[in-house]
Amino acid sequence: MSAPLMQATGLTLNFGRIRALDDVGISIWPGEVVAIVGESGSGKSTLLRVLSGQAQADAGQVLYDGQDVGAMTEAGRRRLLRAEWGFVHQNPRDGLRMAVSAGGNIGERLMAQGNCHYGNIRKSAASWLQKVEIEVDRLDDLPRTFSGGMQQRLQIARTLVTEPRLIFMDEPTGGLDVSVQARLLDLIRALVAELGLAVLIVTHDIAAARLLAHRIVVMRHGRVVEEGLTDRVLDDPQHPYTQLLVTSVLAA
Ligand SMILES: Nc1ncnc2c1ncn2[C@@H]1O[C@H](COP(=O)(O)OP(=O)(O)OP(=O)(O)O)[C@@H](O)[C@H]1O
Repeated sequence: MSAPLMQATGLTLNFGRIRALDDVGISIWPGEVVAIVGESGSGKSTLLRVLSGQAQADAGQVLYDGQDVGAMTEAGRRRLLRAEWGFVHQNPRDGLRMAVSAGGNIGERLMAQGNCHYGNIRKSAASWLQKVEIEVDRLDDLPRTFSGGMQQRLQIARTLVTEPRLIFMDEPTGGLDVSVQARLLDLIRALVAELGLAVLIVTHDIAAARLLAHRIVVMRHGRVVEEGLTDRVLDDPQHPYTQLLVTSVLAA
């Protein structure tokens, strides 16, 4: 593969006096998992929002498949979000429709893509529930009757059912019990490998980054301070901030 799937350069975004992004460059290749790590307030979520077209940078450019996302029409960006990209939010409520059944949550993404055969949509929804380890007899239940971990797995099913090429994940295991987190990480790892997805994942959790990511990007104060292959960054960190991040995790 000769070109990145997504490539951003010079991204800068200010919120009043706060410089949330400061000349950030990042790229992701097809099938690659890239983790964005860094302390709270370092700009990780803002970067994800800008890359996925949910926020506009003051300066810089995002190219997706060679196309300038900033220069696209609103309809073009919506098409990308519907057909090529997926977004998994930290809080499943932000990614699910809570008043719609589990099967409906999965099925409506297929319908938005033009699928209209009810039987096939229901079959796909059932098969995706199984993939994310939710009993198929919960197909007609509302997400609010699910546990936090189940809601997150349902959000993942809803996101992946349309087979997007690039998934943005913002702290997908945040707010869950440690044992639930471990199971969810395993599930994400298996699905990502099976489907060959490109994933940009924001996480506080260095262990999660080690488990999932091919490459790590370390952010601090809105800047990328270090990036490289996961084992290299975690086993031989070069920047003093990454060294601190890695040693504080080891000491915890
Ligand atoms: N809508 C907004 N209005 C004003 N300031 C904002 C807004 N969104 C983010 N910021 C500020 O931009 C900076 C980066 O925030 P961001 O949420 O991207 O950090 P983060 O690394 O994702 O943090 P966390 O890990 O706590 O979610 C912070 O100083 C934050 O207060």
